[in-house]
Amino acid sequence: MSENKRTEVDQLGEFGLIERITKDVEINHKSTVKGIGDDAAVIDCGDDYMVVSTDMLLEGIHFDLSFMPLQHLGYKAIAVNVSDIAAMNALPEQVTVSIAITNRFSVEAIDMIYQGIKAACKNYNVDLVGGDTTSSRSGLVISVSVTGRVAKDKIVYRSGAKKGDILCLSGDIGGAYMGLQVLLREKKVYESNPEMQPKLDDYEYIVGRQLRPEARTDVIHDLREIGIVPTSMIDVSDGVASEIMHICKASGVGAAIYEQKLPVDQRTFDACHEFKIPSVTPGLNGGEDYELLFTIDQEDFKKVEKNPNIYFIGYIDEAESGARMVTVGDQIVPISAQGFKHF
Ligand SMILES: Nc1ncnc2c1ncn2[C@@H]1O[C@H](COP(=O)(O)OP(=O)(O)OP(=O)(O)O)[C@@H](O)[C@H]1O
Ligand SMILES: Cc1ncc(C[n+]2csc(CCOP(=O)(O)O)c2C)c(N)n1
Ligand SMILES: [Mg+2]
Repeated sequence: MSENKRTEVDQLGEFGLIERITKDVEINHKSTVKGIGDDAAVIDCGDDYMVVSTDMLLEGIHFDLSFMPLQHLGYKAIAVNVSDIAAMNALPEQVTVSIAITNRFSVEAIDMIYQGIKAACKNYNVDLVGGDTTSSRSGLVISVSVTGRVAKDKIVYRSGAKKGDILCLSGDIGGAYMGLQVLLREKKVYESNPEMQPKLDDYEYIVGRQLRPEARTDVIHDLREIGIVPTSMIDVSDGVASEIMHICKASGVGAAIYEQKLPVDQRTFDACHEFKIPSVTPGLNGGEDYELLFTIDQEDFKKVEKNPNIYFIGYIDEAESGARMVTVGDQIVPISAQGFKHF
């Protein structure tokens, strides 16, 4: 009977599936300090920890070549990987890049992707040290693995948040999602009438947030300079709601965020207005902002209080309280993770 059982992947969802396939994975090496479950794995390499992560970008799922310039695609593939390294409070060192290409691509097109990859490697000071090249029957795939390094006493996990900590964000959220909405709308307009040229000039900021995100390694440098080690950290790939829930689950805590304190740029806000989307939605559920969401001890607050680049959005409390948002109208609503649904 059970041999015939068929469970659809969407019954488990992305995180349920990861949990299922990884639950009986054994760790056999002393050097494996942290395996599955964080933004990167942590490996003891002597004096420091090495962190390792991998992320792939697939045509049709993560990008649409009708509006994603190839250089930007190459840049984004590196940036999203470096972002996971930053989320461990580490700085990146090496990447490998694997590509699967269809016969649609010319050598010149692949050159353009690599221009972006190389620009990102230069910007984040990472060495491209290997990869793999293969053909694909259905769309372009770019898969990147990245390593980074951090002093052992500076490693930050999703699991270190504790009651009383302050929840911080490194930048504004929701822009990447609204940029995508604009790009999808302009694509539709173009498809229905190719005479119409896409109007993107007024949306430069949000479209840039979608097409050319940056990993916040600058924040990691700043935190080191100020002398702060966050108690927990994660990068915002899936939306703040989903990431807060990861921190709460991994740390065994609850959290409250204030709607009013969520940093939404005016240009994102304007696009929300135009699309008739509540401005809180893209930030909480949109994703791809690649900002860092982290918690700091209250003791450290005075060191960052006046830092204009860090937004204080809420606090951590006990697990029983769950993750919730205090709305502008002072209502308390539970946070549910409606991040990007792969399945
Ligand atoms: N197929 C898999 N096999 C083994 N481990 C996996 C697999 N997929 C994901 N993981 C691990 O599960 C954890 C959560 O993965 P997830 O992709 O959600 O994190 P992330 O890389 O921070 O997110 P994103 O992909 O949005 O950047 C990570 O530790 C990741 O290495
Ligand atoms: C064409 C197109 N369609 C949809 C999206 C949105 N999108 C894709 S993956 C993802 C979350 C992170 O995924 P992962 O967890 O795999 O890193 C989001 C928000 C996009 N950028 N382009
Ligand atoms: Mg991550």
